[in-house]
Amino acid sequence: MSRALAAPAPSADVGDAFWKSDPDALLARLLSAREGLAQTDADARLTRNGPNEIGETAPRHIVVDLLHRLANPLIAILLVAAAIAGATGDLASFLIILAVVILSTLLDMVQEHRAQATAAALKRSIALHASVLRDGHPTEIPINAIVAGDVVQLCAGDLVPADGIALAANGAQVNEALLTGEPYPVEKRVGANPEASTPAEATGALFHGTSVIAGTATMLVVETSARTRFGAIAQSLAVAPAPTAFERGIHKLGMLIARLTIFLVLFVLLAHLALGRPPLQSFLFAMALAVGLTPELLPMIMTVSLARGARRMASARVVVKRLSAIHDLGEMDVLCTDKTGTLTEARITLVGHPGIDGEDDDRVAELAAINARFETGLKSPLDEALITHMTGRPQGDWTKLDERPFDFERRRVSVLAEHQGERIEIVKGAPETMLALCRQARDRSGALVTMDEALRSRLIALHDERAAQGLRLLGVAWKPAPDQDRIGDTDEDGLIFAGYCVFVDPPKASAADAVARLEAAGIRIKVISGDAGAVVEHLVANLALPVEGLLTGEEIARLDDAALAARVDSVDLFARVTPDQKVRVVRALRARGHTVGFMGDGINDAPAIHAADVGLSVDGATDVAREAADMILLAPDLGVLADGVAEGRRTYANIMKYIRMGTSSNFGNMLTMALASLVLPFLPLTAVQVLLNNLIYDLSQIGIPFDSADASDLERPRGWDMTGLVRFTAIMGPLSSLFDIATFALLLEIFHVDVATFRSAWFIESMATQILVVFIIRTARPAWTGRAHIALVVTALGGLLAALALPFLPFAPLLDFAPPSGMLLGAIALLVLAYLVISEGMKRFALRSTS
Ligand SMILES: Nc1ncnc2c1ncn2[C@@H]1O[C@H](COP(=O)(O)OP(=O)(O)OP(=O)(O)O)[C@@H](O)[C@H]1O
Ligand SMILES: [Mg+2]
Repeated sequence: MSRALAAPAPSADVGDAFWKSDPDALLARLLSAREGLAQTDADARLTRNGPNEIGETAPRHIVVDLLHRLANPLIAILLVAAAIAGATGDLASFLIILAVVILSTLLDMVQEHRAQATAAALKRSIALHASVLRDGHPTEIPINAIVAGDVVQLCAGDLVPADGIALAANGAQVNEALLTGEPYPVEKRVGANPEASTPAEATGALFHGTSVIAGTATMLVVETSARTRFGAIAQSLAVAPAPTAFERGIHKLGMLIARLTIFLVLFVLLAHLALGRPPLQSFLFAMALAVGLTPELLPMIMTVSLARGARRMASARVVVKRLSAIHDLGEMDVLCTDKTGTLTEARITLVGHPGIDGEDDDRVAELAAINARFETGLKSPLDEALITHMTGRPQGDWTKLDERPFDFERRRVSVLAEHQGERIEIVKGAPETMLALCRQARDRSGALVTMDEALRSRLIALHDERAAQGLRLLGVAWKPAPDQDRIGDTDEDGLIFAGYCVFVDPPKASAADAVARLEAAGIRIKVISGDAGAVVEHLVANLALPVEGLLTGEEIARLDDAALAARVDSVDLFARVTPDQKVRVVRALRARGHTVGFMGDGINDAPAIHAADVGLSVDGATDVAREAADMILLAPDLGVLADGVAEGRRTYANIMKYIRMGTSSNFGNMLTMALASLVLPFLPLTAVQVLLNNLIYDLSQIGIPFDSADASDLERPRGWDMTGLVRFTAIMGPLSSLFDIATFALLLEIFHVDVATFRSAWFIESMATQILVVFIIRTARPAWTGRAHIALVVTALGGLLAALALPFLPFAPLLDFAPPSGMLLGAIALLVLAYLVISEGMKRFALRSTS
């Protein structure tokens, strides 16, 4: 076969406005066929043209990464300092500064690499798949294995995985908003568009990044990866997700610290110069201070904490796609969820098919099942229930002529079918819409009666009675269509009502418990469903969900955004809402200041999932929903989410621990240094000692992400709390300064030590207080009641030991250290102990949260 020979590289002449050519010409040009590619051919093309991926920026080359890190201003300062030290013959300083740079850079690189590897592995575990014809058979392959020439089968809910043209299409409606900005779905039809100059006009083409929201299509892939239209846009934008409230807080804090640092460093530098100290030493000291005052490990601690959080959440069966969503999850105080599959089993069975007299009528089920069987768009569990019901029963041999697929605005499906020369159109859908379309009804004898007001209200009463029992209903209608072979736009009018199909979807046994856990965690649950109000109300009553109020889609349509925002707080149930209204509800809640999660699985949920702070979906959901989500629950169970929330808050608590530690010890150090510069006749520490201090402190903190969190931290949503942080710093910072000053006094007034011993003693004191206080402030409860994670214990005590040992090591004189006496060490130990005891007492005020 010719296509096995040489496949062309996807080239501009094929890719440029490819929709101008007709399908057969493109098939020929791509050396493909309607039955798709041979597997061996596809493999060869994949090797030649690379995987179908966009924006998956290959990991930076290690050298590039290294250079990138060295360009960091802090590191640059250090390197300059090292150069100056080297040039002036201060070999010890030169080596130490270099060691600090290398060590902290390596630490960063290794940790971050591991974090990225975790994130990538998690993402791979939930990669999207597509159905592609290979060797003539439909095969599920990961989207990144798709090549030009592949024939892909698409149905409602799928993302279009590459650029191409339609070889077949049935009611295929595609949302191209991402590409064209056009919010309404466009219909795709087979055929070349020689006139079309933009993708928006190309009705025969399908584009990567758009989504099928109704119907089905078969697509010939013309372009993959970055060569797609979307790829071109995505690469030029390289969109990073918008920062979360937490990240914005961190950024603000960083700026604040940076400003304070510059101020302090200048102050210290000028003070020393004014006092006539050697300029070079003063400069190096000031530089070292700048380095010491920067929480340079913060980005690394954040990534590592988040990656670790993500890994633990994965074992709790929540896959995190966007790491920073973990913050949002911890902060989430409102969870919106759809109904089917989350609160119910989604194991739907048909339990009745009453005709207009309320008694079961087999013809109703038959009509509905024909409709369900021929429906090719979005197969809902309702359709499956109908088909299951009919298996083993005579169904007649019907042939399908046309279909008008389901969409969430019409809420119905129409099928045109023929049986022994009789053509009819069968429509099933949401009861109220169906009743509105019917002019007549069919009674048990087969006679047609007019749909008058009396009959209509009888039918509505019949519906309400079943819905109030929590049963879901679909209306079924039909009409003869003798000469039609297509369903036109107006053909759904003037139908004959046949009856209802009644389904049961039992509430999920585990849901009540999971919901209770989430409510206990301070998360308000709101149910947003496309189903009828009565059904939703019955379900939440069944689950004993503490919800109030009900707003229907019709009512929402009458409210403007402000009016909706005024209502959303007091309403927990939303019924018969359209996909757009789901988005409006989410936006309204966010406008009210809530951090909103949205959980759903359908095409109709995807926009709302996207609009929420935390978009949640489940593993079996449609592609668009999974793509829009930030996190995927591997089990469709809210209990899993409750575990995830706890994990998110724990991650948050640990990051806060590091930040609190950092800001308070930094602020304390600033105060001390400023003071010492003024009163001491010499530098309290040499530049090298400041850097060593900083390095050891950093190393001692690496264990924090592993630590556990207080139960009180997990109890309710927590967000970035600047006020709380400022208060903590304002209390704990000066406290540590106070003890620094006490140490100064002790050293100078009581022990009358020389400069080298002074520095050694102060080095040890400052290290011990900075490091050990983590055991006090890691918990708001009494420090001795909980146990820190072993990793934290090891790193912290390891750091302390290193600091203690330094002045006693043989090369100590090189670092300007001299070993302090036993007496002196004892006195320092007492001071440190006193500091820890007082910190323990003060933390009650410092850690009280304001939120
Ligand atoms: N296959 C179908 N054929 C006909 N009508 C359907 C079909 N699927 C859904 N409908 C109608 O559309 C309505 C909305 O769809 P659906 O219940 O899936 O929305 P939803 O918002 O996802 O609801 P849920 O909260 O239960 O997940 C249904 O209540 C039903 O009346
Ligand atoms: Mg749904």
